[in-house]
Amino acid sequence: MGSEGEFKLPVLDFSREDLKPGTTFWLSACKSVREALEECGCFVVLYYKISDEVENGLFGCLKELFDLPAETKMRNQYEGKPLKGYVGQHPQIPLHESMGIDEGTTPQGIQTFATQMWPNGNDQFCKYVLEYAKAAEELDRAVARMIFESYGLLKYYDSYMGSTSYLLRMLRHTAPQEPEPKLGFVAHTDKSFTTILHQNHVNALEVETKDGIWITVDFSSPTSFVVMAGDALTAWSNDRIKAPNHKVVMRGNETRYSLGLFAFNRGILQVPEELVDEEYPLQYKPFEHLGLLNFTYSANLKAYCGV
Ligand SMILES: O=C(O)CCC(=O)C(=O)O
Ligand SMILES: [Fe+2]
Repeated sequence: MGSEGEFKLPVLDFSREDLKPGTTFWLSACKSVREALEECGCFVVLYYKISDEVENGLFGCLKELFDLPAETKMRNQYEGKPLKGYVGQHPQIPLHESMGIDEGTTPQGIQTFATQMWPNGNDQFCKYVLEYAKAAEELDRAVARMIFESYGLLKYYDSYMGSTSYLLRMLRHTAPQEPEPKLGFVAHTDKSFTTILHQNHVNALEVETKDGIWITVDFSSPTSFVVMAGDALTAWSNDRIKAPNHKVVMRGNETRYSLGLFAFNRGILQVPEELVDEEYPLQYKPFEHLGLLNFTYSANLKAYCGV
């Protein structure tokens, strides 16, 4: 059960300022990002980059997408790549459906996906999804830079970003239509470095705190996003930042649409030597990030690349 009131995720306000490295605002934001991630593994961020037109267009297009026949949606497949294709009609989580776009922040990636769904293309879909994905990518890049900078490790940022690619997942959770809350998506940690989440007005995301308390995250406003650490960031940070357990629990009678932008590194990630000391002895060997994606579900990060 999600709890109300007492426990809330940190909320960082990035909406009033242009995110420019070096400004006073930027420096204080670096500190807040690190504190929030070390404390909770995620935070809510206010970010005004998406216009009402794009927001409404985007969720309209997601409805149109998920309203397609199941056999059409099943065309969303990426050979040999797990977690990217269509998921739906799963007996354990019947409310859940999702689809993925590889290279989901590029016009080509989105176009390829759209022509699989609509043989004649869908310009509206491509336009709104691209505008959304670009804004979310910009937010992710800024946050990643803040993370590196907050540990004094900016020198590694360019090489990290140079081999980062983005997977965009679009999700629909239908309403349970019954008084009891119902599981929409099972508890897990993300395998990404960082994840940016956005949703329509229906709250359902629950995050587990360090103390084992599940809190419902309110990011129902069009300007709210969730920034979440994934397992790769846990490893890179040598366990300073813990990827939080989270799940989707549906209540009420409204359909929820959400989007996750997952940052993956195509190369090898390793704990920077600066993050190894007496308090934090080395926990992870260098690892291929995409390998972690193939490896997990049944096993965990420590089993994949623990020292
Ligand atoms: O829909 C959400 O808010 C979260 C989805 C999620 O956790 C995931 O796709 O990994
Ligand atoms: Fe997740």
